[in-house]
Amino acid sequence: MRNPRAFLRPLAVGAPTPVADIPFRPSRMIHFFDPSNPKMAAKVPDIAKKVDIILGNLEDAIKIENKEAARQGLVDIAKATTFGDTQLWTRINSLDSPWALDDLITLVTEIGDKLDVVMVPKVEGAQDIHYVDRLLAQLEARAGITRPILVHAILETAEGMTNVEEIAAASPRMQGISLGPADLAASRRMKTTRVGGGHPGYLVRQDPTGDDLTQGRTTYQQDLWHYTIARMVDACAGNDILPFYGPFGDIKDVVACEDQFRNAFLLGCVGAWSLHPVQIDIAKKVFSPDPADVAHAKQVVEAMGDGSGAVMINGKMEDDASCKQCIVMLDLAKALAERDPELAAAYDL
Ligand SMILES: CC(C)(COP(=O)(O)OP(=O)(O)OC[C@H]1O[C@@H](n2cnc3c(N)ncnc32)[C@H](O)[C@@H]1OP(=O)(O)O)[C@@H](O)C(=O)NCCC(=O)NCCSC(=O)C[C@H](O)C(=O)O
Ligand SMILES: [Mg+2]
Repeated sequence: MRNPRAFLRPLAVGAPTPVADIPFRPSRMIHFFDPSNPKMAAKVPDIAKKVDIILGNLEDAIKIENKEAARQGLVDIAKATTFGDTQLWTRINSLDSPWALDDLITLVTEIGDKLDVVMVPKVEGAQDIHYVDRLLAQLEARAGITRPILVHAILETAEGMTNVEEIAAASPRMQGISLGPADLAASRRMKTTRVGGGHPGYLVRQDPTGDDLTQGRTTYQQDLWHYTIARMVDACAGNDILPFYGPFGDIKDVVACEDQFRNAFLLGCVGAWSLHPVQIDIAKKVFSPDPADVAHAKQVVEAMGDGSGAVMINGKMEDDASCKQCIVMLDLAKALAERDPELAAAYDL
């Protein structure tokens, strides 16, 4: 680990100074597209207006023969598109692949001034972040980039999970972490075949009421991802960076997608990945606080004055701790309202 005084120094002569705080920008959905797919690429200028983050994916889901076309496609799209307030991210290939080095060299050199965040897959520990950190600094210095590119890790191996706290703290560039449930399931040797979401076999069963063990026993499906998301949220919140749920692969099941996203939102995630246009509005709905919750939060904060003591509102006790939760809700609502006029009207802030 670097000493605390060195932590905020550039890692290469001429590289921009690292940021001390990760800015909170609306991040309800990270919309994935394949830059080598002409149909998807053609939709980027329109989709970029509707999403908080648009991500050119270079890793899994891109065929090997298209890896270089995807990298070049992202360069071309980034140069030709004005993204406004929408963040532009990329997911590079994994660090042990034949493409990762050229992904970073090409993207930082060609479009480093437009790239907000580099998502790094299959991060195993702080050493992976340190490698990317130094390389980015060298490339930024050479390209004359004045704003540091941030780094986002995907949590998708058992080893990465074990080291999640050190990953979150590894660099001032660390912007956040996403759960990669499909790779993580494989790495853990979970016996599932899905990309995120629940499983009907993971359940608890009501106790028997008589001698017949097969009758009258309701089963309750459990959340396979609860422990993982909660641990990731703690690692992120403990380091002032942002946690995200990852992909939900059953594109047609918009109902279960909304449930999975909402579980993540309630546990502290700021957003999720959208893999298909149909998932964009689901993420927007779920990761924008409900106007009724915002109205309640406003009422509590106003009633609590300096935030200390206890008051009764609608029959419920509110105190310093519930007031702090309400401030979290209000801060998010205010940040989203600045970007979204419909939400600004709904929240009446
Ligand atoms: C999932 C898909 C393969 C589905 O594609 P398709 O069969 O073409 O769907 P549709 O026919 O319904 O598409 C309708 C039109 O919309 C365009 N489209 C589809 N997806 C996108 C998109 N993401 N962005 C922009 N435009 C999109 C189609 O081209 C159609 O256009 P048109 O014909 O002109 O009407 C596909 O959606 C897809 O490939 N999505 C991205 C998948 C992806 O990125 N996967 C990687 C992330 S998940 C992962 O890596 C796992 C994770 O790491 C882990 O370990 O858990
Ligand atoms: Mg993966």
